[in-house]
Amino acid sequence: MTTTQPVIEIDHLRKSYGAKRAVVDVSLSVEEGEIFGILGPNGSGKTTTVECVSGLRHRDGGSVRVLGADPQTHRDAVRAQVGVQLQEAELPAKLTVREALALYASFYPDPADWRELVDVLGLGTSLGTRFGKLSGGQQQRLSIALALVGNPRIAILDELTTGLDPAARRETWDLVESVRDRGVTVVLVTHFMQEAERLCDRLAVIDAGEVVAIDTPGGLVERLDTRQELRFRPSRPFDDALLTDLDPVDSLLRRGGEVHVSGSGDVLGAVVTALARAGIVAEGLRVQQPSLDDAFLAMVGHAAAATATGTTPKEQS
Ligand SMILES: Nc1ncnc2c1ncn2[C@@H]1O[C@H](COP(=O)(O)OP(=O)(O)OP(=O)(O)O)[C@@H](O)[C@H]1O
Repeated sequence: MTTTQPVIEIDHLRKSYGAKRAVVDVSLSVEEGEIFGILGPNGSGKTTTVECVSGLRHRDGGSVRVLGADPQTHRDAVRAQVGVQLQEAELPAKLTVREALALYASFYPDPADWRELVDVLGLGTSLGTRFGKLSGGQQQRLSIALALVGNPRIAILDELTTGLDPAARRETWDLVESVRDRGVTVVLVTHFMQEAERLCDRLAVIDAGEVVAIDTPGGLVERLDTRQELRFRPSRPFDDALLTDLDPVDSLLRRGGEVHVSGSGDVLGAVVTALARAGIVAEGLRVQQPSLDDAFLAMVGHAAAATATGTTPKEQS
């Protein structure tokens, strides 16, 4: 990514539904050409945030600028530049893929050639198929095509892969990358850690309506305490003190023939050096590094993150 021009700027956004404070304080900016992720547990305010960006909802406070315009007061201008694929977007079951594309293209002053989109998105053989007969994966492809048919500069994709099997999810990730490669800035709302890690240049982590961190996936992981765990089988017995006396080492456990050492800082360097000096080889040495999952758990807490890891796919409500 070479450009650093913000195309979306959100400053202290607030939005409540009656007494429910859905977005409490969200500030972020999205740069041109990036895939920007909004990651958070269910109900954390992600969809409300992107709805305020796309002009589908009125905010209560704060400011939003999309390509310099306020989506609330310049809704048509913003909607001509922003393609939105929203969660649970349902089309009439009898509408064919071709009809849906032609209809959506007619809404825009300068639409993309939908025939080309169909090729890129692999919908060519489904043009005559009715929406109600498409598989989940094909429906997602169509919803991406519909988000792009207006030739937008920004595409907002909300929970794109929820409900897809792993193969279809991976295919959809490739599609999102191809969208970015066409020069479109992508805002990706997700609660799947793996998806965020694979696709996003930067991420905002949102919890209970507030931004808790904005960084690259790698940067979020680095914010964690740099705790490491090493596991190995020593080539000969040794006293725990050989390693527990080392500054970076906090604890040592023995499990079967394996030694587990954890600590922070340069645990690996300290342990390997001490073992080498004692003439011990660390066989099968493995280092456990923190993951984006761990970073997310640390930021939004256990209960929320259990859903966010995607181990239990969320039911759409
Ligand atoms: N139209 C609405 N009326 C009342 N409450 C709403 C409405 N839309 C959302 N909410 C509530 O606002 C909060 C934030 O919802 P929102 O959909 O923005 O979060 P989200 O992070 O996108 O969640 P999810 O991942 O479940 O879609 C939730 O508690 C939700 O129940």
